Amino acid sequence: MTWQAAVAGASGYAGGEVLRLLLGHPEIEIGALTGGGNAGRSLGELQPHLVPLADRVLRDTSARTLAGHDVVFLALPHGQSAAVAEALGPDVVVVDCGADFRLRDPGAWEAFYGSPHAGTWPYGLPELPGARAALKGSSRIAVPGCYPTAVTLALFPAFAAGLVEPDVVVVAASGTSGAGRAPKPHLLGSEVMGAMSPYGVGGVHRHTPEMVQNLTEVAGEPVTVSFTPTLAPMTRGILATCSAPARPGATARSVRDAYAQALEGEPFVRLLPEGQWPSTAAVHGSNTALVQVALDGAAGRVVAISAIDNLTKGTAGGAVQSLNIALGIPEGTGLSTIGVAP
Ligand SMILES: NC(=O)C1=CN([C@@H]2O[C@H](COP(=O)(O)OP(=O)(O)OC[C@H]3O[C@@H](n4cnc5c(N)ncnc54)[C@H](OP(=O)(O)O)[C@@H]3O)[C@@H](O)[C@H]2O)C=CC1
Ligand SMILES: CC(=O)N[C@@H](CCC(=O)OP(=O)(O)O)C(=O)O
Repeated sequence: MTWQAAVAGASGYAGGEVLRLLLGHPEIEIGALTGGGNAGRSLGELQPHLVPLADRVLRDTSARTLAGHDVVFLALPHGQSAAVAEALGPDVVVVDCGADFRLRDPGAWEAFYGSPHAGTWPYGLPELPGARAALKGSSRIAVPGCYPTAVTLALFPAFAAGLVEPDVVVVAASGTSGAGRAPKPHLLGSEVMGAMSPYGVGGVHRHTPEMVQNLTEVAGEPVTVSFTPTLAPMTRGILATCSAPARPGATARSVRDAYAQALEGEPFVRLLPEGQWPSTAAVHGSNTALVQVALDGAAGRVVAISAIDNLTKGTAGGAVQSLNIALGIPEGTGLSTIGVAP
């Protein structure tokens, strides 16, 4: 069976990556491509790497242009998905790469996004306990944020096994594509090249409540997360360094065994052999998350590190993986674990 999919936000980074993956997906046919101010321009001008789609013309984003598709991917700025999704019937599978439907707590949404909460959809991180069952057959999917994907995959095994206290510290570096394509002064080449810079410090980054939500659910008790994002001079990639106090009785062996057990059989999460550490270079363009963990005995902390490509596993790859589950087709269809290196 073939499904026809439209992509709203096709001129952006997330939309472009969705299209790169859909071009290799044997069961999806690419339908309407829409944008905002760039509507009317050809995709070849805006996304020259998507050669088979070069002659396609971007249409405006409206209920009319998105009508008649089996699947609609929304890769629009935060807060824009809800109105578009409302016009799409319950029979259309809507995959939102934005944040609008990720959070369950309306208070947390309003505090971090400053607008009324639109609702909550099944969360597209299949590796979380119970997530695959919620996604199966669903016609609505909320794709996680890129940092929450990296952090949740690094830490959920420790919480699932009760090995750590609910008091997490995360410092994560992201490539500049995480900030989207719209011009911003702090993303000028001369600001980014040769520099690493923190931003969103002090618990104000909007991905904090999403990490709290995920880890609290796995832990079964409230988890706090002190999250510091940094911008790194690379286009793609997130390296998340996460730690939490070890609970009494946790040993290097019990930590390792818990991770091996939680991640066993996961097609897109690889626990590295002992002594090997994740690198963003190894996941460039792939849907893989690389994870490693250690017990820092002197400091009494479990330290877990993950690397993902923010646009692949962190957005479009996670979106396609979750869509495959929703449609009932093999989870890895159209997705690769193979990176581009060096
Ligand atoms: N970049 C990343 O790593 C990640 C991004 N996401 C999410 O994906 C979504 C898109 O992000 P990203 O691709 O980075 O952003 P970009 O700025 O690169 O792209 C935004 C897209 O939305 C379109 N758009 C903007 N305003 C409007 C409008 N008023 N009406 C219709 N279309 C509009 C743009 O069209 P035009 O070009 O015509 O203006 C463009 O296609 C965001 O919600 C983001 O949170 C999620 C995870 C990671
Ligand atoms: C480097 C950079 O700026 N990254 C973005 C996160 C991008 C992302 O995944 O988040 P959303 O899907 O929630 O937009 C940021 O920190 O805002």
